[in-house]
Amino acid sequence: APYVHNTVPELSTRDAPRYNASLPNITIFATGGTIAGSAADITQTTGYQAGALGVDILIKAVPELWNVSNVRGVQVANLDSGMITPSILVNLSSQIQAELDSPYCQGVVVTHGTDTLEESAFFLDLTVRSDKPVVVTGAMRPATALSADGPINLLSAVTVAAAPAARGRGALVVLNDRIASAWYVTKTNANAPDTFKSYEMGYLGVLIDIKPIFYFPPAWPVGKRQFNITAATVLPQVDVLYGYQALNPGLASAAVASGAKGLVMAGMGAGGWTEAGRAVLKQLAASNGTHIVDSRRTMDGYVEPDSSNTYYYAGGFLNPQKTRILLQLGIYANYNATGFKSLFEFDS
Ligand SMILES: NC(=O)C[C@H](N)C(=O)O
Repeated sequence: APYVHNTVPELSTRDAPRYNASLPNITIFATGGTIAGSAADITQTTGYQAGALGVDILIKAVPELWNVSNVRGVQVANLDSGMITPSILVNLSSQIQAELDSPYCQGVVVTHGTDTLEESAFFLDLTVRSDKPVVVTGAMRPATALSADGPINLLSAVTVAAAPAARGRGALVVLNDRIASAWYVTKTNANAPDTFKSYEMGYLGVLIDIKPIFYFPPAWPVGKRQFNITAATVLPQVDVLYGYQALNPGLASAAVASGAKGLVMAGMGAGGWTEAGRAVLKQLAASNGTHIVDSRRTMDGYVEPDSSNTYYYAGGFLNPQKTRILLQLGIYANYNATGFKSLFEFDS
């Protein structure tokens, strides 16, 4: 019989007439974004409404999904990805965990807005404990556009989630015929369909005729930890501050005064900050116990911890938005100084 998970609220169920017992069961968790976006005109690729269409419509638009899997859709949210909150992420992660713990589900796909897709994918990479694939996808053109990329990205993502070769690789990001690790991938262009890149580390694989081909056997990024968030509802507030000439040192204190338990510095070059700014950070760390992690405003590169400063850590190869997620989880897990040091020292 078609598998129906009875603990997860669902809008559509694996379709009985199309159910094929020889194919894997894949569950699609929909959160919104441009992949579910709708515009008045087929030429419109900006200014449309993200998160307008439900998961049933996304599934109906791609009947080929049934050639590779038995799909089931779960609507988790229907938002522009800038509106995704820690509580939505925690809820998404626990629903995915429950689904993958079931022997009847072989993999999951998450549809998501691309603006913050890398943050949610990274969060799932750090919190979902399973060998089964978690594949995050989205689109750069709304569903109503000429040459919309959503349908092919959805079919690609479901095909990857159904592939035994995709197991044991952590969360994956699949768009534009490329398979990337959630750990390193980032959105590089505000408009172009080929926006997701992992420059230095490269992609894990490619899709040819919508068939996944991996370049390497499964591997975990150096330094990857996992967190148990089953008891969490919200996560600590962590803010990101941007570095620039003559930056305003007071923004750090303002963030802490409004509730930030941690700060990520999108620093100049390999984590540079101004002297006046550093003095404020040192003070916040000493008097408030604020957790401070250096990252970078450049697109790529490594930020090394400064061994003369014991009050802060560095984000290594992680960009500021991913460093923020990791710091939130470290603070949530009550890491002590030694714990944070090992969390942010990626080379050991
Ligand atoms: N391409 C997209 O999905 C952008 C949209 N603003 C979002 O992130 O939800």
